[in-house]
Amino acid sequence: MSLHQNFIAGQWVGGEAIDNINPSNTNDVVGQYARATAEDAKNAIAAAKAAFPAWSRSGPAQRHAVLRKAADEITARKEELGRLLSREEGKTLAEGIGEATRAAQIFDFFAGEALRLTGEILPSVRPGVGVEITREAVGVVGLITPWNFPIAIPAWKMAPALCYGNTVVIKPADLTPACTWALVDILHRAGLPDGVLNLVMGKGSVVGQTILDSPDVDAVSFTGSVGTGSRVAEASVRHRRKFQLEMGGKNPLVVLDDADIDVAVDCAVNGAFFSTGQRCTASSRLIVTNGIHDKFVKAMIDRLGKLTIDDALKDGTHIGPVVDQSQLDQDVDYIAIGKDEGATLAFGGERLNRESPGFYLQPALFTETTNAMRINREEVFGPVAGVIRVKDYDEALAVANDTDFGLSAGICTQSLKYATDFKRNSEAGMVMVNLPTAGVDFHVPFGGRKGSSYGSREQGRYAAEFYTTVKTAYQSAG
Ligand SMILES: NC(=O)C1=CN([C@@H]2O[C@H](COP(=O)(O)OP(=O)(O)OC[C@H]3O[C@@H](n4cnc5c(N)ncnc54)[C@H](OP(=O)(O)O)[C@@H]3O)[C@@H](O)[C@H]2O)C=CC1
Ligand SMILES: O=C(O)CCC(=O)C(=O)O
Repeated sequence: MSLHQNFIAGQWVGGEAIDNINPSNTNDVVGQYARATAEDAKNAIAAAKAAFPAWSRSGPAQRHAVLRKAADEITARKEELGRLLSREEGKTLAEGIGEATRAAQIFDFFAGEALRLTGEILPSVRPGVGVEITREAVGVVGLITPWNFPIAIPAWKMAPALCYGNTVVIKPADLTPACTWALVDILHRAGLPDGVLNLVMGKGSVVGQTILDSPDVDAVSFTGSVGTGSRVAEASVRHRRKFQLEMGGKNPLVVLDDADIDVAVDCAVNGAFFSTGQRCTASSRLIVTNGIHDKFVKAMIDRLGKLTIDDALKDGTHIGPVVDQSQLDQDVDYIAIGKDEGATLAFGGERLNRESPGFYLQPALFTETTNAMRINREEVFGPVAGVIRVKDYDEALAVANDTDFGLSAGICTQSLKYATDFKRNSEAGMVMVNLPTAGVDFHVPFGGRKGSSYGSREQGRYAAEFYTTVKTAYQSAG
């Protein structure tokens, strides 16, 4: 089996070979990937620093051409890349191909943005003086990404970073390096100059920490856990660098008495359990008003009973495995915690055996939960959701907002009044009406409030805020 190497200063560089294991079938090795050392990470940062002056001055046409070519290749290979993704992460093949398609769309979008760089010209308050406001690249950016969206998240960080003229050191999650490796290979062949994009795979505690500790990294964009996000923040403040954090969620889906029951169940099943619940936008709190509560729970149990949990690559699978043993242990622990707290396990929560050895878990639906329970306050990051019974819309909104997080929030209702009020008063960065809390567009801002996010938004035109720095230039006519 050939070794997928790190990519530093335009060269493929070896390292300790690590097996990338398929969570649907632990006998299946997806490939061998080289674990970088701290020294490799330092070399990658030095290469990115050396490449910055030329790349930051490269024209829009060059950046457009590279990003456009990458988008075309990802589109042409979306089935293959989607399969690779599903094999290394465990989301279903449809979800994997969907995510690969999304990565192509992101590169396509930022290829266009490279041609749309703008500034402003203003008259100064002083006669005879002009003012120009422009955006410039920030410098070397460190991108630290998680395992749950192994192609979309690296894409939505790399594409804007490169589009606006930054050079990049990317460290994907140790569990899922294959998709980022494929993207880096594609971008390299699409014509990026040496050193502009560097890949260092390996452990966060070694490679990620080296990025955080380097004075030569000018900005860090991170997606992952709250704990690691705090480390990124502390190190970045120490180095007075820009940083951006996307962390957890405890996203509410409110279901009101007047909701269309089929829409509500679709939203809840998709939002809570698809992608094995491993989404920071997952609806883990289902807040349901009294009048529809029992009907909703019955319909949920009925629907969950019809779902197939199996190998991510098999036809007909609705939910693939959990990503690895340690995440499975965390999910199972939280299911035990929910029971201990007095919640009723209305469906699932059992470990499942399938033809191939994998980390299979039945979706778990708790009822009779309170918003104070740990299962409703802490991010489980698995196929586990709790139903919270409330008396009316006002209580539903209060419970929805009573959380340390604020990424995504949804409501199912046919009432324009309540939908409008929820959009206005929900303390979340993204609000969904009659749609799942998870599953977002690629061309509009993504991010949250409170403990979920820090810094400016990712994606769409709003990404420019993070990946550029503003310059105000004054010039006298004299
Ligand atoms: N908001 C989200 O999208 C995500 C949230 N999570 C939450 O986090 C929990 C744990 O998942 P986990 O993957 O361990 O999350 P982490 O926050 O540990 O991982 C995210 C990324 O940060 C890296 N990292 C870890 N330690 C450091 C460090 N000291 N310095 C720099 N980078 C570091 C990881 O490296 P590596 O893992 O390769 O060692 C990975 O690339 C999940 O159960 C879930 O609750 C997880 C993933 C995504
Ligand atoms: O819901 C989505 O489409 C994106 C979610 C996400 O980025 C995440 O869970 O990390």
